[in-house]
Amino acid sequence: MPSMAQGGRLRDPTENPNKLHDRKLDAFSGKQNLAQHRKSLPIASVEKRLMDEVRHNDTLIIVGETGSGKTTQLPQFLFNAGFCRDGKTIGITQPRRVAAVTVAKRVAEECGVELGQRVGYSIRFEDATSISTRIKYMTDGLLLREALLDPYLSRYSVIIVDEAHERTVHTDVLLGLLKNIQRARSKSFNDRVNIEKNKENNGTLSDKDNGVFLKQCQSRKFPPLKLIIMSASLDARGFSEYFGGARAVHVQGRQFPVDTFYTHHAEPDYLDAALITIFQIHLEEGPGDILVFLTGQEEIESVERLVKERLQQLPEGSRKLLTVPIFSALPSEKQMRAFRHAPAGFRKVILATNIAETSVTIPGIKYVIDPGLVKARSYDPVKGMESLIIVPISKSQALQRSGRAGREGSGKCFRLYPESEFDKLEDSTKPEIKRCNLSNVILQLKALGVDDILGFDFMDKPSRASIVKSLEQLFLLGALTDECKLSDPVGRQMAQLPLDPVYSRALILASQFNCLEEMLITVAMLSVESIFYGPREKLEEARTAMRRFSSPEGDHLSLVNVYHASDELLDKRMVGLSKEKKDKILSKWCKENFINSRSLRHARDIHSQIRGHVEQMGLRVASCGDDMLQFRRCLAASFFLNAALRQPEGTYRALASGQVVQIHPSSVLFRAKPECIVFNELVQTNHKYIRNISRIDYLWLSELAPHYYCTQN
Ligand SMILES: Nc1ncnc2c1ncn2[C@@H]1O[C@H](COP(=O)(O)OP(=O)(O)OP(=O)(O)O)[C@@H](O)[C@H]1O
Repeated sequence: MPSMAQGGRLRDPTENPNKLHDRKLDAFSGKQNLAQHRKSLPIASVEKRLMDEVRHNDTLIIVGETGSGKTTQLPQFLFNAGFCRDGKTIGITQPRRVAAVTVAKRVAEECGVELGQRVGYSIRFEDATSISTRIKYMTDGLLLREALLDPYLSRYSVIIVDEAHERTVHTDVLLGLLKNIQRARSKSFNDRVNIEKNKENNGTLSDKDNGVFLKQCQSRKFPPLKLIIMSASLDARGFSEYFGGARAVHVQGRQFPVDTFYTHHAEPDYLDAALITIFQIHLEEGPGDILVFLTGQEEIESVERLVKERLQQLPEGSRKLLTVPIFSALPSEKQMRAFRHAPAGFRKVILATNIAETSVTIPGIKYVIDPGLVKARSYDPVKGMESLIIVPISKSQALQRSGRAGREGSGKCFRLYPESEFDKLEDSTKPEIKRCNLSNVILQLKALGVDDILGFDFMDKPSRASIVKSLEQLFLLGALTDECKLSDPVGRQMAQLPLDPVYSRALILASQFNCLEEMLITVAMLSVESIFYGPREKLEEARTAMRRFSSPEGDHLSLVNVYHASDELLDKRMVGLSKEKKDKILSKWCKENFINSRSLRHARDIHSQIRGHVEQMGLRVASCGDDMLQFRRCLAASFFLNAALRQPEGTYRALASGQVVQIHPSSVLFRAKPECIVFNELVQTNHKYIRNISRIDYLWLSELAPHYYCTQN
């Protein structure tokens, strides 16, 4: 991409005027190139037709190939067609934060405006918008939160639900909610029209005057809400039926071709196959960066290490390969590294989870490697247990992945499985709402005033069993009253916190147990992927390092110890040092202690954000000091639904679900095996492992959660 105009940059008085002239020319040709690029996109040729469709249909479904220009261009078309008159905004939702941020940046650049002015984005904990923002990209979860404050979403004239095929739980809830809002706004609009008509003209207008009158009303305060559902790979018929026969249009044509290759046979070790493919491309193919889809942080970090090791075995001249990881637990500024160009002469290999699967354009990507797997949520409503499992992707995900190549030129996609396997994949991904714990969603719906959850108009209804189980869980956590209404203040406070209800409840309880400091740290540390890291070749060293922080009481306290140790380091040794210097010292300390510095930094970031939330809510932030008994009692009171008892043969029985589980070897309690524990996570591999565990006293359960344990166990 050519370099862009540097809006608002001050001129250096010592600068050679010829250089300045050159820069202006660069900026000018950059703008021209962008304008040309926009015109060349397949969607550009149907702008007028699309705008007519939007004017004539309150709900429209748009299907167009990946890279055809839907996400970046449609909002600009709508803006130019006058949909932001009277200060209204066009909202575009994305399932992922990284897409909302990068697309907003791109569109601001295309419009020649500063990000945060006419074009902006808003994601959890980060807002780059202002009162002048008219095109706003955001996550679907964030729009749901906005509806809590503005139930009619009255500032929006159009809402585009992008990448609807992903069917995230937030997208699905949003679809149902938007349907209701659209109906309410149309009704309110019609009522207003009638009232005004009667007021001004005694209800008598000629057809022509009536048309003019309607137009006037439309541009007034409360126009009906236009809804656009968009994707490259969605089941248009299903969506159309859900929206009462809404019109669907197809945008033909893709920008550049992508050749797809399959393996001859199934690969027994997909990580090894990915590694071989990376080096084959690097050594045999022409210029262009590589994007590899992996299933999670641990996998990404292990492939990153292996790539670096293998590079050392290559002749010096072939070593110019740069690995860049991107996954959701990585802080935003680190994620953005993937979007920067590689240094001259280097090839970039991006190791990504499905965070880079839809919407994003990563500059330079010409090759995609797709092992065909994803880590997905799975939920057992009978046992009330959620777990993460690695499963094959759907055809629509495979299409999205290959669509990440071919955005700036032709591309190649290497699927690490035979074509016959592709044919067997499901067409589309099973909606997340059918495979996750619904307590978070139900809490939000209740806060939005939707009381009849079983009767809510979901596009795909979750099973009755899973709704009932989640309602029961919320009731047990104190968020719902006996009448199944949101409780006040607990339920309301829980709905305000952008966390899983169990964690929100833990924070509220901790303020009563005088250990909110410790619980804030725990929740932040549990919100990132593993803090400790143990490479296979240095496992013993890593275990010794971990012992420095481990507490005999369990993993929660060990995590608090790590956090406090990092606090001490930052407080004592770093007064007056620059941010870079501090970062270096922290990284060195993490390396020496086998702590994942990325995860720790991210946890520190989350900690300060949720601390802000609880302070705003007026919760008392106090520390229990050395009184760890208090903190452990609070853990028992918070996580009582995940309590387990040791069995004679050393396994555990989860009290709520009756499942037999084992302590994960990474837990500090792996050997100690206390009699009674609470845990936070169930990981399903060939065993059912539990992680993040603390020792508790069995008697605390009936004392601290009598509503559950005095009646059930
Ligand atoms: N950040 C960026 N840097 C460079 N080029 C970009 C960027 N964002 C978009 N583009 C260009 O604009 C084209 C259209 O992108 P856009 O995201 O609008 O397509 P789309 O139809 O929404 O694709 P998808 O269905 O994959 O989300 C891309 O193919 C690419 O050429």
